[in-house]
Parts: sequence; C-alpha cells; structure tokens
Amino acid sequence: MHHKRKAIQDLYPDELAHCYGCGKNNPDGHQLKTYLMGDETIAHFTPDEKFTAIPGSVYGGLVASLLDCHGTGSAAAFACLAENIDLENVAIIPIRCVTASLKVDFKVPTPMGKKLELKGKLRSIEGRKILVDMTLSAEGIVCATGEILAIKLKD
Ligand SMILES: CCCCCCCCCCCC(=O)SCCNC(=O)CCNC(=O)[C@H](O)C(C)(C)COP(=O)(O)OP(=O)(O)OC[C@H]1O[C@@H](n2cnc3c(N)ncnc32)[C@H](O)[C@@H]1OP(=O)(O)O
Repeated sequence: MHHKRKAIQDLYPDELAHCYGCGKNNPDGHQLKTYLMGDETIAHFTPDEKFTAIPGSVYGGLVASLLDCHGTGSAAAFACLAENIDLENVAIIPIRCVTASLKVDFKVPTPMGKKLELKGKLRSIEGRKILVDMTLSAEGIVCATGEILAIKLKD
C-alpha cells in the first residue's frame, strides 16, 4: 500500500534514530513507522503478549508510546507539508519535533495480537506548536484517541 514511500522515522538522521518507540537504529525498540498519505498519516503495529495489561488486552503504556511516536512523526510530516517540503525528495527530514504534551483517552480495551492502525490528522500549526489528533484502532474499532502537542525544534 505505501511500500514505495519512506516512513517519516526513516528520514530522521542516524544520530537521532535511537528512539525506543520509533528509532530505526534501536533494535530493542518498537520501530514504529509513520507514513504520510494525502493529508493523513498512518502507522501499523501488532503487539505481542509481552505487552499485556489484563489478559487479552494491550498495556496502556504501549498505546501511549505508539501515539507519542506516531504523533511526533505526523507533526514533522504536517509541518513539512505546510512548508511545501516534498518528503519524496529528501533523504533527511529537515523539521524535527518533540512531544510537549500527550493526552490519551482509552475508549475500549485494545485487543492483544491484532494489527493496530494509527491515524493522524493535523488540527493546527501555530508558530512552533503543532497539534495532531489521532486514533488507534483494531479491526475498525477505535480503542483509543490521542491528542499531541509537538514542538518544532529550533536550528
Ligand atoms: C532531538 C530530535 C528528535 C527528532 C526525532 C525524535 C524522535 C522521536 C520522538 C518521540 C517522542 C518523544 O517521546 S519526545 C520525548 C518526550 N519529550 C521531551 O522530553 C520534551 C521535554 N520538553 C522540552 O524539551 C521542552 O519543554 C520543549 C522542547 C518541548 C519546549 O521548550 P522550548 O523549546 O523552550 O519552547 P517553549 O517556549 O517552552 O514552548 C514553545 C511553545 O509551546 C508551549 N508549550 C510548551 N510545553 C507545553 C505544554 N506541556 N502544554 C502546553 N503548551 C506548551 C509554550 O507555552 C510555548 O507557546 P507559545 O508561548 O509560543 O505560544
């Protein structure tokens, strides 16, 4: 579906690619990969049993971690879109964002072992502040929603 494009996190420079949630250079991490698709972002992750909360459902900290990294990746992608930076033609993404605030609402238990789908939509960009709304779904059911304030780093 989106195999031709590079993931946003794969456009982070090597020295900034150790994030536990999404760094391509962290072999022990989740290596989440966020893709820009039109004006939305998407990522997938299938948790295994070690991320169990109540048997059969996924630990909320993992849900938050996935939303965190999908959120910062999405924010960087949306900021590039807003500045007409074509992500198809860059080796390193020129805008980087970190999380200032993350809100997670857990709607229903996230089922273990299913392929989870994360989606992101830009709400606003105001100076260095980028707000992104997210959902995390399993089999079409929204299990959690997330709202991130990501801050564009200077330099
Ligand atoms: C390394 C490359 C990685 C690039 C690749 C990274 C990959 C993965 C990242 C994964 C995601 C993470 O887990 S990141 C790790 C978790 N996050 C962190 O450790 C960040 C720790 N916090 C910070 O370093 C700092 O607080 C920053 C950078 C977020 C902001 O500091 P600053 O640069 O001095 O900017 P500051 O003026 O304070 O804030 C800018 C604007 O945002 C507002 N603001 C700031 N925080 C908040 C807040 N919690 N809630 C509401 N609003 C806030 C301010 O009022 C201001 O608004 P106004 O007055 O302008 O209106």
